[in-house]
Amino acid sequence: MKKVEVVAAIIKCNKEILCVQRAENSLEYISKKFEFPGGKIEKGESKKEALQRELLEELNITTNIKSLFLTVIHEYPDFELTMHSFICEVKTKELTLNEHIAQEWLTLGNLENLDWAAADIPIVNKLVNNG
Ligand SMILES: Nc1nc2c([nH]c(=O)n2[C@H]2C[C@H](O)[C@@H](COP(=O)(O)OP(=O)(O)OP(=O)(O)O)O2)c(=O)[nH]1
Repeated sequence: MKKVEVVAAIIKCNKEILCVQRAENSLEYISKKFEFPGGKIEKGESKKEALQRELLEELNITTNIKSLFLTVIHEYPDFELTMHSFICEVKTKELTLNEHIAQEWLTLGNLENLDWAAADIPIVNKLVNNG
């Protein structure tokens, strides 16, 4: 099966976490799902370099990348996803949505209310359970 490796940012501003909604897609299982911003690692990039590049492209922001939070391996019907999630911090909520169709800043208690991409559920669960 095809393998895809991505990095994703759990961006905190005070006690809130940024959740962004993907655009419509022909793969229904990721279409319009909520996710953590990020994307594929390009050749020659470190994970953190890839994450900073993706956050600039998608949101026009630079974050303070703190630490690796969780690596998830998830089998979608068409590919196997490996996703490395990092805790990041920003001082303001200012951003531009260049690719996503909506944003939510949620506290831990409200994270589970969104319709997340399946691969994100272990990350959401760990956040909710361990902060
Ligand atoms: N960035 C990101 N991708 C996720 C998450 N959850 C999840 O299932 N994915 C999947 C959706 C996509 O199939 C893949 C990442 O693709 P992408 O479209 O964000 O990456 P990209 O910008 O580098 O892609 P491309 O269209 O430029 O090829 O991982 C998540 O929380 N963040």
